[in-house]
Amino acid sequence: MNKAQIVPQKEQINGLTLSFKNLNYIVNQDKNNQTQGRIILNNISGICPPGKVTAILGASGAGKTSLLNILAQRISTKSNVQITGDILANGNHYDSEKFARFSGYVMQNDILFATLTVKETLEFVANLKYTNENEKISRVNYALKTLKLEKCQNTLIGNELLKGISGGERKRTSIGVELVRDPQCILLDEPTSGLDSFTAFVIINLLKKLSVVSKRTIIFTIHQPSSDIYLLFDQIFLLAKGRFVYQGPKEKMIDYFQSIGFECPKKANPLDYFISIMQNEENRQSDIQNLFKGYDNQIQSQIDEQLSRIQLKNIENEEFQANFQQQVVQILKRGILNVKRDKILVRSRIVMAVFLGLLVGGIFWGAANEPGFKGTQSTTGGLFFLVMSSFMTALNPVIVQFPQERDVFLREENSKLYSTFAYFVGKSSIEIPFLIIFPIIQQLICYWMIDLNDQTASIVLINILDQVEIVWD
Ligand SMILES: Nc1ncnc2c1ncn2[C@@H]1O[C@H](COP(=O)(O)OP(=O)(O)OP(=O)(O)O)[C@@H](O)[C@H]1O
Repeated sequence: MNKAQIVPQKEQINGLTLSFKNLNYIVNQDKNNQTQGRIILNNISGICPPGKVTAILGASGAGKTSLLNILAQRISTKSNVQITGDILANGNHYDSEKFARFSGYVMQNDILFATLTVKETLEFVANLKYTNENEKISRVNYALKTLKLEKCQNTLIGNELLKGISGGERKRTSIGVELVRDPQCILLDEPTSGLDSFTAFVIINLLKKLSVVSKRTIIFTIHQPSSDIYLLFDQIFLLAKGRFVYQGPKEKMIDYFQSIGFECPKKANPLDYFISIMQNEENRQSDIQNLFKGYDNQIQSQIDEQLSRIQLKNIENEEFQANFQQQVVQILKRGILNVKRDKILVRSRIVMAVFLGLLVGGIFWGAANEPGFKGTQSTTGGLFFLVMSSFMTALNPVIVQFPQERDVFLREENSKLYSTFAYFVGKSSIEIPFLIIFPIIQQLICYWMIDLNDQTASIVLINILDQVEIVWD
């Protein structure tokens, strides 16, 4: 392994131990709380040491994602959700705010900004997390190099409408975002889902290198890993029906299962075999009970003992947080790039403005020239619809654009890259030119079609002010 190539420029760290003790997760779907809640995680305890790759495995519905989300403080206690037990980092309790400062979370769906290139995506994070220009550049280059993203660094991320990078490159970019931030601990929900076996191996291999060389704590859920990938795991959590049936190094797993009467057939992938035993089927119930009994008798006490030995240590690597102004500037810059590149969006907004202008102008064609009360009434009607159509145009960012960006915003806000208010100010600022230009287009069209006189000038002003107020509200 080439150490020099993958050691980040940041100083080496002592590492972070994530642990949980007597963790219960109960959900009550009955709104009146009259029935007993469903136990999703049942009194489990575990340790994820630094410098190790911990894989959470189990049959579908075993509780893997729930465990990962609870460790990431992404599930909070509500009236129908009960979470009890201790969740600790280096022996300290932590909340979602603290978690965002020492950890990164890579979601199963790669939520990225479609109109940025891979490099710009990483630079956006670096600009918000580092002050020193050289450090920003070296962090981005380090992530590009480590994740082998150099070839596609100038390709757009893309989406359904915009051709962009491949699925594997998307996944690597999502991991790159966390690598730029360089947290002590990275949690990943199914990092290999939807990838071919080679790309899946490359990604897990990268995580393994990261854990060994930089002493990061790596935890992920995974489905049916190939035997090559299995060999990269240091530690395995096997879950069945919300309880552990194995926890420990992969080397000891086969012997342990053999000792409790489950011998893995030769040439079989051990994980495939053990997960098949844990399937929640009628004829497997007694096997599952035997697995629970074996775990309680042989492993639980070892884990309790290891937990009691965890020393209370400070959490290092508290991250830099960009100030409000820096946050707004970065969001604004990204928004401007989006407007430049998302041609469909801008063109559709221009077409919409022209269409509405023509529609109102056509309906009230020459109305201002009609004599008497009828003419005045029609002109007022035309002006009313003109204001309303400008109002509808101003709603565009709220109705069309925000839902598209919502997931990106939630991910970034969860990672504490910026505050909600900074996002709001940055995003609203991008809209200001549109709020001025589109009403002018509409009113210029209507000016001649309705045959308005120079009162229109004041209407333009009213419109603009109206819309600035809408966005501000
Ligand atoms: N908030 C919730 N309300 C109700 N049921 C829930 C909730 N969260 C999880 N569950 C249930 O708990 C079980 C475990 O869910 P979880 O997503 O953790 O499983 P998983 O092991 O990750 O499964 P998969 O491998 O299929 O993704 C599932 O049966 C799921 O339906």
